[in-house]
Amino acid sequence: MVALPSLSPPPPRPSPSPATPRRRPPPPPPHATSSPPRVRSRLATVVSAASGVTDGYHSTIRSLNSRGRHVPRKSLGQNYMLNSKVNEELVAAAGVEEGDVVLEIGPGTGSLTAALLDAGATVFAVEKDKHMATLVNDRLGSTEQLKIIEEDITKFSVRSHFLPFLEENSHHTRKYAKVVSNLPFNVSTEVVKLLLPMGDVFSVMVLLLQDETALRFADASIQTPEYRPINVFVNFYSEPEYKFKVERTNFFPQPKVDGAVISFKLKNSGDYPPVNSAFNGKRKMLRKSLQHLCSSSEIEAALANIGLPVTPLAVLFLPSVTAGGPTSIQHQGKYLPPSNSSIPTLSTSSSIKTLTAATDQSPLSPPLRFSIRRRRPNQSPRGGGDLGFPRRRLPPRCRPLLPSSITGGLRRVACPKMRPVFCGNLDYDARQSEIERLFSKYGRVERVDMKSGYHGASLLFLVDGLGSTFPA
Ligand SMILES: C[S@@+](CC[C@H](N)C(=O)[O-])C[C@H]1O[C@@H](n2cnc3c(N)ncnc32)[C@H](O)[C@@H]1O
Repeated sequence: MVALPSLSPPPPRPSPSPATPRRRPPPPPPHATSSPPRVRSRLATVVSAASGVTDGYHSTIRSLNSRGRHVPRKSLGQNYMLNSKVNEELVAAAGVEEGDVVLEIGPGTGSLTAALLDAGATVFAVEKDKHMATLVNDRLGSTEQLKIIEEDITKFSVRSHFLPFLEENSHHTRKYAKVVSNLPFNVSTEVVKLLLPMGDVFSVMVLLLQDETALRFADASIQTPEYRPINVFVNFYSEPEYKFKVERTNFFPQPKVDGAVISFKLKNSGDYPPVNSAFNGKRKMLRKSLQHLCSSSEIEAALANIGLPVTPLAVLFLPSVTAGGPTSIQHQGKYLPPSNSSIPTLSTSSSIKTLTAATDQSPLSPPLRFSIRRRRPNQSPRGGGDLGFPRRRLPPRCRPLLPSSITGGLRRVACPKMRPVFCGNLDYDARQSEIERLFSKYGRVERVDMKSGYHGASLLFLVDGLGSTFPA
């Protein structure tokens, strides 16, 4: 916590006093850096035309002191922007212009709010801290151009509270709003998850985040361990772009890390990758499921082009039961098989395909359980079958139920032991019930555990069953 100096009248630099021993010295001239091109801007104390107030270290302190020595709260990520130039660059990055409607998260002292109002926007500001909501209200006033509400953005219902405001202020024309915010670092991911799927409300979202987070959202490569479920999510719903770095000296109190501005151009639902479409007809050939996008021959050609078959199940998105990563990966909108050719890329889909066919043809009793074991990365195949999984000795009570001519090289066995099935590379918003339904045709699904953050997969599901299907 930082004890704030009293600044009446404001000294050029706050001098230390015994009453405020932990006070930080005023920051050196802060800089915003941009790459590329690398832009360095000096701290500019800019007079806001809308408010007639200045933004900078002293005015920030003054504003805070006006609320009874309000102390910035770390838990609320209260690191205020001292550099009006950065605020202007945020506004410019979002292309805010006269008549735009902007959702601002955490207006704080109102420095960014003032820049948005200057650009001619109508601002809807959501502030969790009641002191800061009152402060920004006192400073800029609740006018027709500005609405401030005291609310936690993570609990805020955009559709019921912001949409009516947007409709009213865009005079009932079909206009998209923008999101611009110097966001508290600790809610960045939650805000991204909340707002990115709203391509029908917002056209662009420009956020000042922790530099590391901005890089992770925008620059993570599918080939690296940094590629996480959140990247699948971000790229599904938007086109992210890292704009520029903002050095920590631009904030008060100074955080331990640098910030960066990132913009997300939100996609409309029509532009989402066809993951849901592929799942709509899980048992149909992909050329059928995706036929509303383009002709069957084009789909077949596209799949052949990237080396994938036209399977009935979504091999592109569904199970990845491989030695060390997803069976298929997305790269620049294309789904590619993994580069490591020793991984049996199509093994899982072929198994499922075969099983699907067998289940369709034969009423099986007792119910069969479905399971595929993932080979550990350092485990040799031990002469495993064509699926690349290790051969295993069947427990004595297990018995083959179907000849391999029907199962196509897979033996179905009734086995009392529970076995896990690992599936990766799933649609980000795939639901537990969908997985259960999908696998229920192979028997009773005992449990589905949804995991996240699994290396190389978007989500990991664990399905327990009572029986197994083994490579022959
Ligand atoms: C990093 S400060 C930015 C303040 C101001 N926009 C600026 O640029 O100086 C973050 C602001 O968000 C507010 N805040 C923190 N958590 C919030 C939440 N969950 N919902 C809404 N506002 C929040 C804080 O109170 C603080 O005012």
